[in-house]
Formats: sequence, structure tokens, C-alpha cells
Amino acid sequence: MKDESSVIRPSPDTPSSSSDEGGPGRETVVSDLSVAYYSVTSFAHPKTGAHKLASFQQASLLPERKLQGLLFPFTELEPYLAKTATSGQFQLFQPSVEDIARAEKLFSPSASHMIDYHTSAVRIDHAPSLPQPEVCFIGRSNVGKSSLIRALFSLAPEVEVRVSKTPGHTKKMNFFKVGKAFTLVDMPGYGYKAPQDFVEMVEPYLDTRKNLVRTFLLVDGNVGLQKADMVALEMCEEFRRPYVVVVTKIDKCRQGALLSSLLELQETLSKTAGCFPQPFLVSSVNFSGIYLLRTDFTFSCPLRNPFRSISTEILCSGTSCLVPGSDDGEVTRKSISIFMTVMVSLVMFAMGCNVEARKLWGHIRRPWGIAIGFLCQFGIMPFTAFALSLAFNVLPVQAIVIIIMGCCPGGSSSNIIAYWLDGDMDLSISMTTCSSVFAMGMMPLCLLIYTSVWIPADTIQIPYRSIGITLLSLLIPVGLGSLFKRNFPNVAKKMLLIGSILGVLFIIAITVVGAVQYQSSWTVSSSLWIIGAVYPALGFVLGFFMARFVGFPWHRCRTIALETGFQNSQLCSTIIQLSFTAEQLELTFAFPLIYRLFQLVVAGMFVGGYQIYKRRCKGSSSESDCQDVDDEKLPSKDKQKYALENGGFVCDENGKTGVKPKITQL
Ligand SMILES: Nc1nc2c(ncn2[C@@H]2O[C@H](COP(=O)(O)OP(=O)(O)OP(=O)(O)O)[C@@H](O)[C@H]2O)c(=O)[nH]1
Ligand SMILES: [Mg+2]
Repeated sequence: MKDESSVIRPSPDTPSSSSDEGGPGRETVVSDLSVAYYSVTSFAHPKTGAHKLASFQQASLLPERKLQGLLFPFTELEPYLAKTATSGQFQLFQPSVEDIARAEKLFSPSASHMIDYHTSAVRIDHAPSLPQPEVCFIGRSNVGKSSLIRALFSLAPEVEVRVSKTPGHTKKMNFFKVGKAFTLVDMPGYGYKAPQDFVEMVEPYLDTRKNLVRTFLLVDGNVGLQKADMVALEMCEEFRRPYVVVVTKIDKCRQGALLSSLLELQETLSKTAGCFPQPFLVSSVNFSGIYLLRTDFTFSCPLRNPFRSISTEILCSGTSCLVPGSDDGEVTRKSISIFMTVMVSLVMFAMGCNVEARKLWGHIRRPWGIAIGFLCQFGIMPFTAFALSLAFNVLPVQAIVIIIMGCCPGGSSSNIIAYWLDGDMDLSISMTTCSSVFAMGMMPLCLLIYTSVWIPADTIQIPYRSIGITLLSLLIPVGLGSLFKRNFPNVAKKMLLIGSILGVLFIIAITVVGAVQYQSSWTVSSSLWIIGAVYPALGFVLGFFMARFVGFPWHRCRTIALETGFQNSQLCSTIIQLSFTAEQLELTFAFPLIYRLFQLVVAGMFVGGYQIYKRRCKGSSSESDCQDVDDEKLPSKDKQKYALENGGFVCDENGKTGVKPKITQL
């Protein structure tokens, strides 16, 4: 545990006692927090009975400082943290005020969105089978589970959630339906006066409930994590359920005590795998943190795959949500997806116009290039990812995403760029193909080696189907292109030229569209940005030197460099969407996008540099390139031409570029 005296700034307000828990029955509000003087009674709406701060609209009328404290309770504690201590972990989830306001819709009842008690169950087999995602609240008896649910539902005061001063009041699992969006389950408490059948009731629920998407584990802010809480925490870890820790009754806490328990808590959470690293601070009395927690629901209810949100309109149309804005309806998304597939196929068809089956087969028969590529792809890249994650000390979930990126096979973009770098197109395509095939076995292996420090091996879902589709969408058009070239060499040459230009435009377009579509997720830690910028460049450089080290000619070194640095970032995005919760996505979703952006920027710089070099030193690069295009028994004249310049552009005597007429012989 950290030495708290070193992280809590001495303050006259910081009390020496660590707890003032009143125990059952005591409800006096003893708080230093500036918002603490709002009490339930003084703010109850005279007609509806709803708390006056139930609605964010009302709360937003408060003075700015008070409002900040209500929305983000940690801001009240921040000044008391020593300068050396980091507060970032407590402020990972920072939705915009607009998102907070929007989240309220989810908790506002209407004729089409009823919020109501549904049923109770004492055993898992009595639990209703409901299709909606489910969230549950667990914690010690009297920690404030039912009160928190009541506060969340305060916009629907007619919903009866029973609260009591007496511990062990809630005896059953109580199910509340929130429209068609989700079901919320109030659990009996564990520990003091827990129901006798607590274990038989709750354990199987947490273990087997299929639609359980989030568990909120409540911890009393006055006393921090207790032994019983540790057991619950370990249970969540064991069942591999995503969970969030909520610190309750913060209105009763003094800042010193609260900070101490928070720091201790943070220390524990940093060692967990399934817990969201940020604890949420709440008070069901003065509504601190309630709006933030409501907003978390809009992120956590579409959960496993936020791109398949329950109702984009209600839940996730905000700018800081991962779900694309409401304009991007299902139809638009499908159209974009079909358009992209057609475009990729066309471009790969054009690239295939530069491929000869004989040479491709040659690379597979004598797979030296592929072997080096394999070493770079599944040796250098995952290790570099691991090393970078450790060096930058990123969060475990971010480290896992960086490693997933490192374990991904190369994408088809590398083939397009290889063309512009006068790489060996046959090698490029055979490497992309082989790395996609090898990825089926190597990805799980590398992930097991490098991520098992943080998470159990089977947490990450590898979309074998997507890899298969990528393979097909590469091989079929390339095969057709190659056939086309054999029969219509002249037209194939033109196709290649058009395809190579279209390909570049296409890569730029999808990078820009991705960047704009998911603009909300760009706000991630600076270390992810630095890693995203450095990592592809490192991949290119290490791949290049590795290939050069074993004596490959320059054009193949360029090809292997590209295949190493270029990763199938789309595949990485798919994997993390399948494997991570919405909050984890918030922290990590940007990484594949950042990587994609920088791999393009770095590759663009290489292409630019290479093209300038080629023009300026006409002949010299090609001459040096052509030393060893010899592993196939081609006539020596063809050898030089074949792999050195992919035919679209060559220098004339004046250093100008144009379509090379002789290429048509290929
Ligand atoms: N001051 C303060 N008191 C709270 C807060 N939340 C709950 N309480 C009080 O704590 C007591 C227990 O609250 P409940 O919501 O019934 O607790 P529970 O976790 O559901 O308890 P069980 O159902 O017995 O497991 C009640 O007297 C509440 O008024 C809070 O945020 N601040
Ligand atoms: Mg209760």
C-alpha cells in the first residue's frame, strides 16, 4: 500500500480520524463537501415527491463550483492530494455536460419507456428470464444499495425501492425494469445480517446470469474495503464479470478518511483484471456523483458491443460516446461497409494485375522472405508492444490493446504502399496471405505469452471469421487480377496504374472517415498517442534492418519493413469491441485509429522520400535494388525489371515519371 501521508496534502480540514461511520440508524450528514448541506427533505418536490436535484436540469442551476462537485465529486478531493500523487485514475470517465444531460432520458419515465419494479426472486431459478441487459448492485448490508437505486430512479419517484436503517433489510433479488433498455437488480447485502441463503442466491446469479453485463460493487466510503468486500471482489474476478466499484455515503465522509480509503482502494483495483479502474463516488442523499453514474449506464448498457446499442437515440447519441452519431444509421453504415468491400476488392484486383502466380508460388516454395516476415510479424512486433507498454507504464487494459495490435497480421494497405515503394509485390502479397493464415494460431499464442500477466488467456476473443474474410477478400481479387494480367497484359497495366492511385486515396479516405466518425474517442492519454506514433515507425525500421541483416536486397527489405509495420488495425478494433466492455473501450478504442493514422503518415513519408530519391538518383536505386532478384529462374533482363519497379511509374532520362512502356512485356 502507498504511504498515505505522502499522497495526501496536509490540510487543516483533513481530520485525523479515519472513520465516522454512524452504523445502522445514524443518518446525520457530517461532511466537509461543499454540496453536503442539501438534504433529502429540504429538497423534496412538494407535488411529485421527487428530490429537487433528481433532475440534472435543476442541478445545473447551481453555482458552477457546486455543480462541479455534484457532477464530479472527486474534484472536491483533488486539492488535498499531494502534488506528487496522480489523480488521473479517478478521472478516467469524464463525459461532457451534454452527455450527462442526455443520459437523464434513460432514467426519465414515459409512456413508451416505463420504469418499474418487475419481480423478486430468492433463487436463481426463480429469476425472470428477460432479454434486456442486466446490471446488479452488490455490497455489504446497509452500504446503501437500495438508496442508490432509489436515487438513480428519483425521476420516477413512484417506483418503490425500500430503504431501511436496519442492515439486512433487502432479503431478495429485486428486479426493476428500465423500459426496454435494461434491468436493474437490487441484491441483498452480505456480511452482517445477510440472508441465510445469500451465497446460494447471489453466487450462482453472478456466475451464470447470461445477460448480466455489469456488476456495481458498493463500498462504504467511511470504512473503505472490508474483508467481506474483498471476498466479493475476488468473486467478481473469478467469474470474470465486468464490474465497477462505487464508493457510497460520501456526504458522511471527511475528506481525509475518504482520500485514504480511495487510495487504498485504487491500489487494490490496479491489481484486478475485470474492474473498471476508476471508482465512482456517490451520495444518495445529496446526489453527488449520481448524474455521472447515470451517464455510465448509457455507456455500459450497450456493453459488450457498443456498436450494437439498444437504442442509439436514447442511449448514445452524444459526442463522447463510441457509438457513431445518429446520422450514421444502420442503412448508412451498411452502405459504407458494402462500398468499402467493393473498393478494397477493386484495388486488390488492380494490385493482382502486378502479380504472377509463378513468382507467388516461388515465395511459398522457398519461403525465406515469408520466414523473416513471420519473425518480424509475430516476434518483433508483439515484443515491441510489450516493451512499449511497460516503458510507458500504461493501464493494463491499454497494454492489452497495444499487444493485440502488435499481434495482428498485416493488412492489404501494405500491398498498396509496397507498390509505391517499388517493393516485391509477390512477396508482399504472399506475406500478407501467410501472416493472416499464421495469425489464426500465432495470435492466441502471442496473446497468451504477453497478456497473461494481466488477464486470463481466454478473455480476448479472436474473430477467426473476420480473419478468414480478410483472407478471402485479399486472395480472390488478387487471383482474378493475376489471371486478368495473363490474358490482357496491356489493360492490366492501366488497371494497375488506376488501382494504385485509387488505393492510396482509399487508404487516406478510410483513415480520415475513421478519425471523424469516432472523433469522440480521440481523447486518450498522451502515452497512447506517443506509442501510436512511435510503434509503427519502430515496426518499419526493425523489419527493414532485420531483412537487411539477413542479406535481402533493398526492395525486399522495403517490402518486409512495410509488412512488419503495417498492421490490420481494423481487425484490432474488431477484437477489442468483442472482448472489452464499453468503459474499457473508452480507454482504448482510439489506439487502433491512432496506429492506423501514424502507420499511414510514416509510410507516406517513406514513399515521399523514396520517390524523391528515385527521381534525383535515377538509376542508382534501381541498380542497387536489382542485385539479387534471382531466386526465380527468370531471364536476367526480366529479373531486373520485375520486382524493382512495379511498373506504374519509372524515371525517364530527365527524371520525369510516366508509364513504362516495356512493362507491358511482363
Ligand atoms: N448519509 C447517507 N446515508 C445513506 C446513503 N445511502 C444510504 N444511506 C443510509 O444507509 C442506510 C442503509 O441504506 P440501504 O439503501 O437500505 O442499504 P442497503 O445496502 O440496501 O442495505 P441492505 O438492504 O440491508 O443490504 C439507510 O439508513 C440509508 O438512509 C448516503 O449516500 N448518505
Ligand atoms: Mg437494500
